Amino acid sequence: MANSFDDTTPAIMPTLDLNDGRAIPQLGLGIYAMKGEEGVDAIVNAVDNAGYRLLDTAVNYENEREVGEAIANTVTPREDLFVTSKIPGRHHGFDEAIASTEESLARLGLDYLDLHLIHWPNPSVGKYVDTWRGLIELRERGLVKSIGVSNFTEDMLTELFDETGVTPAVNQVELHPYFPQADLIAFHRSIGVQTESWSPLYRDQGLFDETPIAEAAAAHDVTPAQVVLRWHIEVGSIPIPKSANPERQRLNAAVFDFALTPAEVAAISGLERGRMKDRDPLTHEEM
Ligand SMILES: NC(=O)C1=CN([C@@H]2O[C@H](COP(=O)(O)OP(=O)(O)OC[C@H]3O[C@@H](n4cnc5c(N)ncnc54)[C@H](OP(=O)(O)O)[C@@H]3O)[C@@H](O)[C@H]2O)C=CC1
Ligand SMILES: O=C(O)C(=O)[C@@H](O)[C@H](O)C(=O)CO
Repeated sequence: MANSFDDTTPAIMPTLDLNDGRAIPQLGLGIYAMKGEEGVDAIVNAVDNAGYRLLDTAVNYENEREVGEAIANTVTPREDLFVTSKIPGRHHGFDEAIASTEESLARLGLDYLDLHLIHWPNPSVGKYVDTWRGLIELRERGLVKSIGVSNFTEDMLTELFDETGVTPAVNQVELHPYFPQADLIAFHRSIGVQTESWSPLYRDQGLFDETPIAEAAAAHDVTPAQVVLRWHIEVGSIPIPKSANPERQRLNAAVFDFALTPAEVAAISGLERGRMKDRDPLTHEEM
């Protein structure tokens, strides 16, 4: 595989504590839409040359095989990686969650997942608590080390705890400067849940041109994407930017040697205007 970064040092990835005693890397690689041999090479590059340790896939990304092939191809030991997948809506239910996870592990060629999430709550289906019980069972069996959810509301998180006594380690939600979700982050912190940000770069759809981001980029001599990713770190969330481009992968991960001022963070959070598209988990459902 071509390696354009032999002369650079991969980022050293800091970690945050989870409520189950484990640690999670503070930034990860989103793997949505990375497929085929190109996808494998991009993931290998991210791990071996850019320093990514957290890999974020899902059954619905239809690339767990590619992720497994990349893990097998990296020189980085499997135990240094933090592999996340997600249970799709069509696999909700206790037995279904267990079968779904066994299939994910088979596709990935792994003995265990570091983190497994319920991808969407799909409230009209009414099975996310049963699915959560399945994840608790999977953790007891050792097939999954940490368990969490994605796109859950405060009420849904509270319901999971009330019904099972187990709080998710992570809630992965849409979060970026246009949709900072400050109240949800504060709630997560109050109950010991780590926040992960999906679409942390707003899919490069205009965010980088915003004045507070451009000004901070100039002030710190970094790229606008690095400012946005550092903003996620400052507000206490774990961004999982997707990039298949080696140069962008490397720069996106290199956000741990500068800090934004409180005024810069506030100005960027002030860009708030709402979700990217209609992805309200009370109404948006994915199977
Ligand atoms: N739980 C959930 O419901 C959801 C989870 N996710 C997860 O979150 C991850 C990230 O979110 P995603 O929706 O992919 O969007 P991102 O905000 O990560 O943006 C990805 C896009 O931005 C481009 N990009 C990346 N870095 C840069 C840069 N430095 N400068 C300019 N453009 C850049 C990428 O192109 P290129 O590859 O060419 O660099 C790609 O087109 C997903 O991959 C997935 O793992 C996403 C949506 C929902
Ligand atoms: O990427 C994910 O994890 C999703 O849930 C996607 O379906 C996402 O919602 C999307 O925007 C797909 O276009």
